[in-house]
Amino acid sequence: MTQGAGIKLKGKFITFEGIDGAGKSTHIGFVAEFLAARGKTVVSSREPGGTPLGEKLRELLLHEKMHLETEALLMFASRREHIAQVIEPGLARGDWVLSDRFTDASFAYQSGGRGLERAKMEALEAWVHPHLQPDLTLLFDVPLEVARERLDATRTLDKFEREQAAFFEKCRGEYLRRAAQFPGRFVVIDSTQTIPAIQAQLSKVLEKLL
Ligand SMILES: Nc1ncnc2c1ncn2[C@@H]1O[C@H](COP(=O)(O)OP(=O)(O)O)[C@@H](O)[C@H]1O
Ligand SMILES: Cc1cn([C@H]2C[C@H](O)[C@@H](COP(=O)(O)OP(=O)(O)O)O2)c(=O)[nH]c1=O
Repeated sequence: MTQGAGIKLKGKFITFEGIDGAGKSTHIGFVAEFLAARGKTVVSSREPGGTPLGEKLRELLLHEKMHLETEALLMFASRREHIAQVIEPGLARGDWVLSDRFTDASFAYQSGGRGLERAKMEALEAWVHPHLQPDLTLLFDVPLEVARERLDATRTLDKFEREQAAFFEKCRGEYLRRAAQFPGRFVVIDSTQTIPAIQAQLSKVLEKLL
């Protein structure tokens, strides 16, 4: 169960992960509606971002070149604020907090993709949220050619989305490694399925958590 430092957090924390174009954003709305229809109060948020300061950090992170360690630290700075202002207060009230990305994304992108030592990431995680982990992490998994086709069809690419295929292979590999390491909280969704098929799978997963 999700625990704060000494306080019981009554709500549930669900994170959405996957390489860019895997379909996370598409499914967050569905999950929010599914839970609201069952009487839950839902807070939907995202990282980097989710707070006024976090959104300013997001702008920098997505558009400015910076040292890899600066990037990792700013991701966690945004996260620290997000936990303090949105995630823990929401969970303490008994809300269901949905976050489009959380710490698994830092492992996938800054460690897997860019090569920052995993031990540094683990140190940041232990510092910033020693007592908080998602109750459920939905990993939307697709081969990167599929993700790329979906992105190219829809939007102008940011700093991360302009990376080369090898970068996303490494991110995807790190996500799958994390899923194997923490099978209790991860559910891997094959995102090459149709949107309705994915929604049917999500409904079953969520029913178990209610
Ligand atoms: N299962 C799917 N099948 C076909 N297209 C999809 C599927 N999931 C998402 N898409 C489309 O792919 C694009 C990227 O999806 P999005 O949810 O924005 O990805 P992410 O948030 O993971 O970057 C969108 O245009 C979306 O409509
Ligand atoms: C939370 C997080 C995101 N990111 C990256 C992944 C994404 O490319 C980018 C923004 O994430 P996201 O909001 O998923 O972008 P979009 O809505 O455009 O799909 O930030 C990291 O590199 N590390 C992190 O810790």
